[in-house]
Amino acid sequence: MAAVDFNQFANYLASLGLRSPWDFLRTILDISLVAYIFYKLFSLIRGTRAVPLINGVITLVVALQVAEALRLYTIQFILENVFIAASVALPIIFQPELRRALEHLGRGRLLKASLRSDEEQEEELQRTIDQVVRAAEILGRTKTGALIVIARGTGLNEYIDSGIKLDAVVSAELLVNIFVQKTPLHDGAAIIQNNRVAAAACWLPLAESTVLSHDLGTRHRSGVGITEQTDCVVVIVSEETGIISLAVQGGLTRNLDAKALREMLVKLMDRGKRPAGVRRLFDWGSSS
Ligand SMILES: Nc1ncnc2c1ncn2[C@@H]1O[C@H](COP(=O)(O)OP(=O)(O)OP(=O)(O)O)[C@@H](O)[C@H]1O
Repeated sequence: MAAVDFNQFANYLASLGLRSPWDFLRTILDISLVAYIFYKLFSLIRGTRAVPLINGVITLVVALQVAEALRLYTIQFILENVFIAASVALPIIFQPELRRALEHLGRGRLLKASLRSDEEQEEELQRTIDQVVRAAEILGRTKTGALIVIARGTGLNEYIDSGIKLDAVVSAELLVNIFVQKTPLHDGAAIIQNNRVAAAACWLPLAESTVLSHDLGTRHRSGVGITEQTDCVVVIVSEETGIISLAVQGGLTRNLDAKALREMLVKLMDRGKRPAGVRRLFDWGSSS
């Protein structure tokens, strides 16, 4: 019976063009590698300006297929030419993203990320949260306006590029120092990515939400704005009142004390994590 089943299975594989177990393994390996490469590419572009452009390209391809099926020759002619122009323009528009992707490959970040243990990453995350909470407490007490963005799954390289690069260890002292009035880095946001202060004085998109209170100015609106476009969390300290707020997914929680802020950050940063083994394998995409 088992032999019959095996023969049936072998016949089925042969009908798929797989003549030996090695063919079968090779196909699995092939598909896994393609899936992995696509995952990495999507991780790299998630949350960047590439996403709306790719949506545009997909719309163009669908429109072209529809025009072809309905034999709308003029529309087809126009779309085909737009397509040719786009395929020349896209590598130019995406030059920074392409360069970054190749740099990642060249520096072997993939291997480096895989070698770091989950425990080390967990410790680093806890340390980052501790330092951010301590900084927010000091900044609130001294009524120093601050905007601290913490990346989760989505890479924030596009926003990091708008500021001054730091790539520094996260410490409350550094964060407090960044936002001291009239210093070169105080204007804009500090961005923490992969448990490093990646940059300061970064420019963020303003919130599109109309439900935000009218008495909130641009610091709070830009803090909420980036959470509408990516999955990051943002700690905002008001210069006017010293109030600490936390923005996530386009919403804003105000009047937080250190304990409440820590609890929210622990919960949110934990939710932003992928399962342990998967996280190690795939950390390459969101590294700076
Ligand atoms: N798009 C932006 N990206 C990053 N930072 C911004 C942006 N717009 C404004 N800021 C920061 O916010 C500061 C202005 O804050 P503003 O007083 O308008 O906001 P607010 O929400 O009322 O905050 P506060 O309660 O601290 O006064 C700017 O000096 C700058 O540091």
